Amino acid sequence: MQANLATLLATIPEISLCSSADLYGGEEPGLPVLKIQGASGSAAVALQGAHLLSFIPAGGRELLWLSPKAVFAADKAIRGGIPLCMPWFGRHPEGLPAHGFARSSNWDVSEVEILGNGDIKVVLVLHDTAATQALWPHAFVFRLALTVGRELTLALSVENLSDQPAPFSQAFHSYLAVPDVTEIAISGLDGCTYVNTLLEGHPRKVQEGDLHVQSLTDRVYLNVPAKQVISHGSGQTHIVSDTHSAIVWNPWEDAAKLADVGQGNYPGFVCVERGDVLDNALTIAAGGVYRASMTLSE
Ligand SMILES: O=P(O)(O)OC[C@H]1O[C@H](O)[C@H](O)[C@@H](O)[C@@H]1O
Repeated sequence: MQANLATLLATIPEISLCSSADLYGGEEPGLPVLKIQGASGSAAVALQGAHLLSFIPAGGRELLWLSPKAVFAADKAIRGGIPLCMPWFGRHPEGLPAHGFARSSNWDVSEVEILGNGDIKVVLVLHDTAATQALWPHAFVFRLALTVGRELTLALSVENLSDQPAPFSQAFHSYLAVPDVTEIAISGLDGCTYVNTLLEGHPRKVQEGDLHVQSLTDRVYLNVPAKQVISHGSGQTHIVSDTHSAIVWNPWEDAAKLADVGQGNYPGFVCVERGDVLDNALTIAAGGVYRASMTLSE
């Protein structure tokens, strides 16, 4: 773990360093997790992956789903919360790890701050190493600024420090807690073209009205509006992002094949992931910067 972390955290009692084993069980020593307890909201973020595990607005409910079967192990993506998929989303054409390496890499904390309104800001950074260069041959700085208050905001910047253009796609892979996925309605996708990645040839269709998830679902919506709302028995979850894609995923009965989801657990969540993928993927120019943000609220 980074050398100066204890000194940095000593300035802000609202942030404490815990182990995933203390918070969520599983084998010791687990993974390091920052617990953030602010006046307007609380959150937990694993340093591996800069991975949000929990967000609860003050007086509100948990907005994120963390799998009861989640495994907290080095180099393994954690199931639930908000993994960061980048610098590529999904399967890699050359068989490199799905969803890139950001979610399984160890990030450093570079800043912690209490803002004027009491919200708590934490900035995490990841730099290239020989291992990342072997997967994505670019010098880079990934920077994720988290702001925890009544809303949760993730502000991402990806700086390509190399002298070559860098192909790039990414998603904030949010697992949203819902009482029963079969009873939700997702608005903010009406009229958008989506790619059904479950069907041969990945056919495209246009969404009509709200989306209701009633079976195994894996779709990439392109050029979506800024806001989606997931309405469910416990209220609503609002997502706002300046990215251009939205991926909607629920493994349904296939959850039985995913040991860290577990049979029978799929009704408790829906993934509505904002990012820039497929047609919305891009190239970051040599020396260029990609910026994206997403806000979750009740
Ligand atoms: O199991 P993972 O690598 O975390 O991926 C989990 C899921 O992520 C996204 O939602 C993709 O659209 C799905 O195709 C994939 O199954």
